[in-house]
Amino acid sequence: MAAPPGAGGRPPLEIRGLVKEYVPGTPVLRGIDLEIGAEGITAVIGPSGTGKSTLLRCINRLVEPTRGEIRLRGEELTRLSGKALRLARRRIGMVFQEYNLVERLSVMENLLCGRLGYVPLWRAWLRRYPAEDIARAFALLDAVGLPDYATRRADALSGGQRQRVGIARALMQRPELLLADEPTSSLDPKTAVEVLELLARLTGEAGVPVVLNIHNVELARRFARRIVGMSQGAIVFDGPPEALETAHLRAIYGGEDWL
Ligand SMILES: Nc1ncnc2c1ncn2[C@@H]1O[C@H](COP(=O)(O)OP(=O)(O)OP(=O)(O)O)[C@@H](O)[C@H]1O
Repeated sequence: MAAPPGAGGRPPLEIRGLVKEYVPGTPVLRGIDLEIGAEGITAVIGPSGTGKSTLLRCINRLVEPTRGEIRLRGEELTRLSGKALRLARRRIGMVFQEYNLVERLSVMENLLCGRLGYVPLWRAWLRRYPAEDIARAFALLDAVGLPDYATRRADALSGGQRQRVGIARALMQRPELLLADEPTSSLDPKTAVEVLELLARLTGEAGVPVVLNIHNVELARRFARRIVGMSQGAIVFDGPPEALETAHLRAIYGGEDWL
């Protein structure tokens, strides 16, 4: 599916021939080609173990790709290391299934962690963040519906509240791209919808494209403008939700007795 280009004419994300082998000779990703355009949610669906998380983690180099190219607005990420990699990483926000908040810290401190990499380490240690970061954190807490939670400890929050903080933290760094790995799998169905509505609205307003790994096909249809279906480490469907038919679901998940 053609991806509209981002600012500067380059799509925010271009992946070419991405291969990942955790065990040499056994590829988990088998040559992924994918472009992510400037806006909207792209949902990646596929059975357990098909490589969805590996794909997301290769993008921000939490997992080392074995071969292939990954470009963020034209900058090749796979060859970066040290400071250049840290600089590139902070351009990519990440929202996790298990939230990954620092449990013993306050909500505000968790949000300000989203600015680590921007704020000099000594200021972070002394907890002396710039006033504009603090103002932005309050504005984001408001935006995610938690205006009175700044001083609460993360471990006192519900799952839905934690994920709201996770989204605010990811947006704190003003990312050019947001990766969300099963952000609603640990939530009840109603909270999952609310969290995805929030994710869609805030990233839409900020103009940040999202790659969303999600098991729930109905939620993928509802919130994504594009669906990428993976099977055994390869892309077997790529199109708008309206184009995803039963035959595609069979190709993605295999079998048919569950349909
Ligand atoms: N660190 C690792 N070392 C070795 N193998 C791994 C590692 N991480 C993942 N794998 C393997 O890679 C394959 C793809 O895993 P991955 O987590 O990317 O799939 P997934 O599609 O995200 O699955 P799920 O939907 O269950 O999260 C699996 O066979 C998994 O066992």
